[in-house]
Amino acid sequence: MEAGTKPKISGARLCCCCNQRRAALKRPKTLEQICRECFYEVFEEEIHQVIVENQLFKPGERIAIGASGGKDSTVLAYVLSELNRRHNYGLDLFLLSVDEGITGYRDDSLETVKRNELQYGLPLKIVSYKDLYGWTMDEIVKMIGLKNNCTFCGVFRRQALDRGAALLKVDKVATGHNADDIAETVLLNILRDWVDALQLLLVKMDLFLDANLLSIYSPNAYRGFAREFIKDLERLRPRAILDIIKSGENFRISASTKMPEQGTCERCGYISSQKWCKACVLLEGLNRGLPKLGIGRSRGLNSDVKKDVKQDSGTKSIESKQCGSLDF
Ligand SMILES: Nc1ncnc2c1ncn2[C@@H]1O[C@H](COP(=O)(O)OP(=O)(O)OP(=O)(O)O)[C@@H](O)[C@H]1O
Repeated sequence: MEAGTKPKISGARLCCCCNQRRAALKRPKTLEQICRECFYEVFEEEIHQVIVENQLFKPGERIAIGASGGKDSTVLAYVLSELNRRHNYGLDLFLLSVDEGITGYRDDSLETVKRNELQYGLPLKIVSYKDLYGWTMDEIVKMIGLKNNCTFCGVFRRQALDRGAALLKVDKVATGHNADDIAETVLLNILRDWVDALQLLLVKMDLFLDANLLSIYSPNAYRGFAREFIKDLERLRPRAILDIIKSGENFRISASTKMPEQGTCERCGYISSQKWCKACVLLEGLNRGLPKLGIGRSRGLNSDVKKDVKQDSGTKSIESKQCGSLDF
């Protein structure tokens, strides 16, 4: 046997931790072959270490777990409630679900969350787009079609989690974003800058820019591309995803870059770096039958609102309209 190679049981490699059971997987992070039982143990212990080293929680804090019923947030709910109990973190944990109103999709996954509520003994709060914004995703898609609907869904979900958190009076929201999600986001940010630079170059060259030509670079087309790309990279090199995340952590913002400042939306009072938050701009578009309002990058978004509202002078003033039927 070669030096450093693990023994095998009838052809299969042994777990590098217990040296007894068959290895069930190779960890991309360490390239170690590990059995199922040891993986659970190591995985939970590593999460505990990250929580402790980064002082993520303080005793007595109220934490909402963004629970979609999918694999990542279900694992998150299980691990957090388990570690909270095992290590006496002293946290008050809640499940927080957003019902986007997608028939045949979210209604099914919410059933999983309701079961988790009982299994893990965590109180569940469900907030819905219908209650918050007056629209379900099914209704939005009926109005705007399939293109761009992910923008509405993503922006509304992000804010719905904030609104649910305010209702539950929690200190923090924990989500199940995984390494793939973070690596995609790092790549997306790089790609967006390239496309901006490309647009600038084309404009300088006095070429006609066809909106359809660039529409393949819409945020969701980007994400799909980034997802496929990192999965291809991972096949060639299992550590690729972690390396992309590491390189993202090493980015430095130049001192001269003007960063957006976090403030509150003048209309709904939730987080925004502009006068109006993106959710209010999108909602205004929907309510006025101008669903393209606010689609695209946020630069100049609020001036678009004013321009479109002026053109639409026959309707009610913006301030007089409510942001959904719930008032927080
Ligand atoms: N409808 C929702 N209600 C509450 N939280 C959500 C919802 N959708 C997404 N989240 C939170 O955002 C995280 C990332 O969402 P994403 O859409 O990437 O889901 P995902 O990768 O399919 O994860 P999951 O497997 O948990 O569904 C989820 O793990 C969850 O914590």
